[in-house]
Amino acid sequence: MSTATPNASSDVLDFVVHKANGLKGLVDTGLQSLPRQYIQPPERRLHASQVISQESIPIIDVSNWDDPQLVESIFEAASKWGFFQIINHGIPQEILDHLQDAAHGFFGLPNEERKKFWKGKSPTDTAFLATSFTPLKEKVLEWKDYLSFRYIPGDEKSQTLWPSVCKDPVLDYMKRVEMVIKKLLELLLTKLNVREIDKEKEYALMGSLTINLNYYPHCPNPELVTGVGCHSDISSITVLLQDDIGGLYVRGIEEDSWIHIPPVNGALVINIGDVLQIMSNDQYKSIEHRVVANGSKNRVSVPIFVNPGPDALIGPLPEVLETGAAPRYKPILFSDYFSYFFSKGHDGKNSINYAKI
Ligand SMILES: CC(C)(COP(=O)(O)OP(=O)(O)OC[C@H]1O[C@@H](n2cnc3c(N)ncnc32)[C@H](O)[C@@H]1OP(=O)(O)O)[C@@H](O)C(=O)NCCC(=O)NCCSC(=O)/C=C/c1ccc(O)cc1
Ligand SMILES: O=C(O)CCC(=O)C(=O)O
Ligand SMILES: [Fe+2]
Repeated sequence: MSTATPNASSDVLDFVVHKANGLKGLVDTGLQSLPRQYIQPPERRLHASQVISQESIPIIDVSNWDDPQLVESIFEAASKWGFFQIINHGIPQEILDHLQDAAHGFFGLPNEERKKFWKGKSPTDTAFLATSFTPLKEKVLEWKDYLSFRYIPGDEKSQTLWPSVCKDPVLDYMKRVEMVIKKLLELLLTKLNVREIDKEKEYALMGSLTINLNYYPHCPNPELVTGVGCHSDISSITVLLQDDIGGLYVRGIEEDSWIHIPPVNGALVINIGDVLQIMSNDQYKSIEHRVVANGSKNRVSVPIFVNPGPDALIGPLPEVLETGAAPRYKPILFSDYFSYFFSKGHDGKNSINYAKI
């Protein structure tokens, strides 16, 4: 039998976070109205008038990685929008479908099974279940739970205690997507005058890979909450698989405008993170994005945060500064930047100021 339903609104944080029930556990109590902990102030809600439907981010066919036009398309998209979708990347649809099924499978487990993996109690340090973003520091909670994996290629031992309902689909996907990540980084770095990604650069670009299974339960009042608040990712790049529900918005060029990223079957959404904006000295843009909750459906998405290793020193690349451009960022240790990002709630594009000169 699961834990009792929270009856006073002050019990919500205790029920969701400390008692490890997560948002899914709360929704499963048969929630009729929204607890105040989830109600965003009006300025943090997305209003229909802010959404621009004439604009869209590029969809890029990557079936031929050697096509000279491809590097140009990716360069343009990463410089202008910071976001693009890729199609014909070679990862079979079946692998993507199994991954999404695995996310639904895990969050469909009985509460007692799920909570064994709760952050701080999980039997493995490479997989944990969590909620919102920084629930003990945020003013208002985000309408989201997630299961996070640290993926260490080839290290099967670290994966033995992963939840059996999603272990194989996650590993099958990671094995296939690694090549796509490398190709994308190669092309992005080529246009920054980097001829070869040596071991040091590889560590700074992709020394640590995190894959999250995000779960956004249906919400009784979706317009009052946020699935994920406005933020830019701190990664070098993020590779995101979304399902067919929609709800991901990216900041547009015009003042306070937002553009929907429509689900495209089989596509992966790629976005530039702060680390690549810093390394490229602002050539590439790490653009803010947010997720809106859904009134009737449970949405899943699967981001891979391609992060530097913790000891990597991140700053504008020497190859970028060869032209005589002044560096706009000082070198920072990635682990310091990571801790700073997680020391507060999502706050738009403010994190990158931490590294600005
Ligand atoms: C160094 C951190 C960031 C902070 O440490 P701390 O300040 O000492 O706080 P604690 O982590 O010890 O948390 C205090 C308590 O709150 C709990 N807690 C604390 N966050 C939670 C929680 N999200 N749920 C559920 N209980 C929690 C935590 O379990 C603990 O509970 P307890 O031991 O019972 O007191 C630490 O939490 C940490 O390493 N977190 C890892 C975060 C992580 O790897 N996330 C996976 C993604 S990594 C990434 O690259 C990008 C992420 C990202 C993600 C979302 C985006 O939109 C964009 C980007
Ligand atoms: O769920 C999504 O579509 C995006 C999630 C996201 O931005 C993140 O986890 O950083
Ligand atoms: Fe994000």
